[in-house]
Amino acid sequence: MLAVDDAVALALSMVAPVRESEAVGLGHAVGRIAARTLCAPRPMPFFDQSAMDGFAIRLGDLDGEGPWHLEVAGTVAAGDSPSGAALPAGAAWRIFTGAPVPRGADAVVRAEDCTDMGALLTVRHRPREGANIRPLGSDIARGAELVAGGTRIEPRHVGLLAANGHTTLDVVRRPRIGILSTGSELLSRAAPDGGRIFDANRPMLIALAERAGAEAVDLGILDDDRQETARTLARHAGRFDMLISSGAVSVGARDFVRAALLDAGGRVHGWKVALKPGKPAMFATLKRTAYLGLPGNPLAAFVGFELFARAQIARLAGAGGDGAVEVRALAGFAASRKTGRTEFVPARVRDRSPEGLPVLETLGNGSSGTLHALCQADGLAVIPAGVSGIAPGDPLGFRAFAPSGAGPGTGDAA
Ligand SMILES: Nc1nc2c(c(=O)[nH]1)N[C@H]1C(S)=C(S)[C@@H](COP(=O)(O)OP(=O)(O)OC[C@H]3O[C@@H](n4cnc5c(N)ncnc54)[C@H](O)[C@@H]3O)O[C@H]1N2
Ligand code: MOO
Repeated sequence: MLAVDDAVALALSMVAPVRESEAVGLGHAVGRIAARTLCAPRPMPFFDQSAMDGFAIRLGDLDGEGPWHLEVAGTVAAGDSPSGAALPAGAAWRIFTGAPVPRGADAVVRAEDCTDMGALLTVRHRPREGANIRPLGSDIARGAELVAGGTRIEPRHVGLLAANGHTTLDVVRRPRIGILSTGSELLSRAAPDGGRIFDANRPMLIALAERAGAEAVDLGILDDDRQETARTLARHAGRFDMLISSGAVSVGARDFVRAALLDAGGRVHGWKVALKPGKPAMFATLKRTAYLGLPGNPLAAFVGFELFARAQIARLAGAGGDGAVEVRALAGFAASRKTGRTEFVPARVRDRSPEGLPVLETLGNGSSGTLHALCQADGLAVIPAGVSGIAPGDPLGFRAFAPSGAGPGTGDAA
């Protein structure tokens, strides 16, 4: 059996970054991966800019001890041209936040720090040189890097790029992922009868793949038929960057995926991981398309996607990382377990330890056949393979779920 880390490395070795890119408008860029580095076409701010509402003055006009009286000779507002008239000697200009500082002025005094008598102004304290002025280029020099190639674009990047005059950007083509279910027991529409069940994995895996930034294509359900499975896999390979199936990867007489993949001319690079749930995961290639065979049990399919497919999609898309974050947490429970497999268990944050670490309680009955506990959970507790007993206060890993639309690193595709 492969150790989890080795299985992730193997899964990553099956995929190479997509080369094609496409230009998208900034409004459609969130969740996409920048295909190349974007630089500032001009310095920011574009001109010496006032940071406050007040008065632009020349420090050389403040002779001796204050207070000083200056004539208000003009007004400059945000949007006025920076190439306007110069500040006359002995005078001040009324200025608003964001306005270009008139030539000759070397400080802006805040309105609150002056007495404004309309045509005349009293300045009570001498400001320092450059006070309340954002000099041209002081935030970003011309040509400075704004967003590095490989960055997953978030709304904050959209704001920075828009502020610098970018309206479109080149992003990596979304990885195309074909998603299949296997199993003659699966129904996609009709009500369950006898031993048949609804297909949970295909809709879930499509949703996971889309949220990870892929273009997921629904390839339907395969019956438990080795020849038909081989024909279908051969037909789809080459048309996708990756195929993901669930079910039929275990050792049962009807678990045809491995045999069908070999019949179709594919290569199996690894099978079975020291992972609970998700042990029978299979890593393969078929006509240069990566193939990830996830187990049929829905919780095992979910965990397998999170560990392997998320990393593979990030690599295909040219992203720096898959956004998965594992933090330190503490057990809020006691348990004994069999060693040998790294375990991912749906868990809820019960409270916080005095140091601020999440204290976890696990949910569910340990079955990988249900998603119910997963949907009550705040994330997955991670129990290392070698741990045989857990006592309250023992360290655990925790992968919190990032809700769609909340927080960094959700990877939401716009
Ligand atoms: N003799 C052994 N049996 C099993 C082993 C083993 O090592 N030896 N491993 C178990 C583990 S662990 C898992 S996980 C499952 C995985 O088996 P398969 O990947 O071959 O999955 P199936 O047998 O096709 O299905 C398992 C289970 O999941 C249901 N299923 C399948 N697809 C879907 C779907 N799209 N939506 C909802 N539910 C689905 C299926 O009906 C089965 O109940 O094998 C154990 N057995
Ligand atoms: O992968 Mo299976 O679900 O470990 O139980």
